Amino acid sequence: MPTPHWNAPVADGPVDATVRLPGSKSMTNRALILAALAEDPVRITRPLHSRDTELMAGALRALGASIGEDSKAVAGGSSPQKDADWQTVPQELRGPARVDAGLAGTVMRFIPPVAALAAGDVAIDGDPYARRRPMGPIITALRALGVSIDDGGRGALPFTVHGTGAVDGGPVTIDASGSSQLVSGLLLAAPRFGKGVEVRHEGPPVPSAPHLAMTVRMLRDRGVTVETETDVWRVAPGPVRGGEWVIEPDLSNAAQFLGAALVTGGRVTVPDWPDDTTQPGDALRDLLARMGADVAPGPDGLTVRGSGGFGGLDADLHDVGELTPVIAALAALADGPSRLTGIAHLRGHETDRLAALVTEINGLGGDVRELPDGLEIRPRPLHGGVFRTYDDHRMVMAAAVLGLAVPGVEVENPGTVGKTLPGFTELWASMLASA
Ligand SMILES: O=C(O)C1=C[C@@H](OP(=O)(O)O)[C@@H](O)[C@H](O)C1
Ligand SMILES: C=C(OP(=O)(O)O)C(=O)O
Repeated sequence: MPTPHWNAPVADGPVDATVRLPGSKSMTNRALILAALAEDPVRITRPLHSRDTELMAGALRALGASIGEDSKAVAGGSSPQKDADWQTVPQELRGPARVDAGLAGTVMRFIPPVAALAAGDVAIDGDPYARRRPMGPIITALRALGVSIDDGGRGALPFTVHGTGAVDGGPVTIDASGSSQLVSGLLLAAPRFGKGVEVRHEGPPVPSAPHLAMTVRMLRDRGVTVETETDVWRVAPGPVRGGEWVIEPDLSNAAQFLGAALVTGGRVTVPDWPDDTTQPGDALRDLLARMGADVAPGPDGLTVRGSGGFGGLDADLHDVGELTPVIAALAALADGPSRLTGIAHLRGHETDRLAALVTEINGLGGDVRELPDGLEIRPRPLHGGVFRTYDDHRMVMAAAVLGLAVPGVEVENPGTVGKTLPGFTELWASMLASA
């Protein structure tokens, strides 16, 4: 259900704020999958509660997983986000079931291999645009691993996995150039396949290397043997241990807040920034420094300071594509031109992000040009207007950044930001109250 437009607030002066962020979507959804496959109970501490993670929990519950909420963990009531822990106990997976993947890449790519481990039919569908996101390679790969899938010949959602309760597994070749999640999905369920899996990628480079590293690290953390070499991942069959996951703050969702320090010449600190992380958002330290920010890790978290003006950026964002919308918004406000490359795969994200960013930033008077694999951005004075968001949470975040400096940015359907950050507009307002 679309929400009324949101007038993105202009910053009255330099922000000076500490912004505590909810948990990582990518870690939460991996932890939920591994919890559903674990041989022991699991507690997921400080998970993200958002549309994508609630859809993942819902999908696993539909398959028989027992996922409870520990409401004792809800802290103080001061946070606009829900922050209950999740607890699971081992359960047999079973169909028949219907799964709504929404627009969540993690749900549509991580659930089908798990569905194949459930006895019974599992029908999977999602939002209208979900039917256009790349799924063909994982359908083909699962079939090669012995899974029966009826996709009506579409190679896309919706489709039905005819689960038998067991998957042979073994070697498989896949073209994962469209999304790293096609590989992560196979790896996460593979400890429960009879022969595990050996996934070999063949095709143009796989994006999002940090997310693949996250998959490997989280599997190993649960006692699963994983070997990797260039474009090859091997997961041995074996038990998935239970225990506790403590979810890190979502560093990709830090982008717009840290960016606000740059735009307003202020200071933003994000507490609990991990020292050692596989999250792609950690690249913000380097990217924002290259645009002229002063970036300082410290005991209070990561602090970014801006000095007023800031420069453009020439960067290959292939590994950290999900940062693009906010980086593009910053680039549109910078003192010099930017070139963002390596991100052709963003055409298969929540929307065609390259087209969406060109259309919407140019609609405010900007000068953004689409490249075969990215964007060229030449800053120009911008004016207000309606900024469409295409059911893409990161388009809301990008619009908020533009609105800091441009009066009259009216964001269409801001509620779509709840895909990964419900309560965003409240958090944004409290950061701006410090200006
Ligand atoms: O595995 C994950 O959690 C993700 C992988 C990336 O997908 P792509 O490789 O499709 O870009 C990223 O953009 C997405 O937001 C989350
Ligand atoms: C690409 C993204 O999401 P998804 O997990 O749906 O692919 C994203 O969050 O930027």
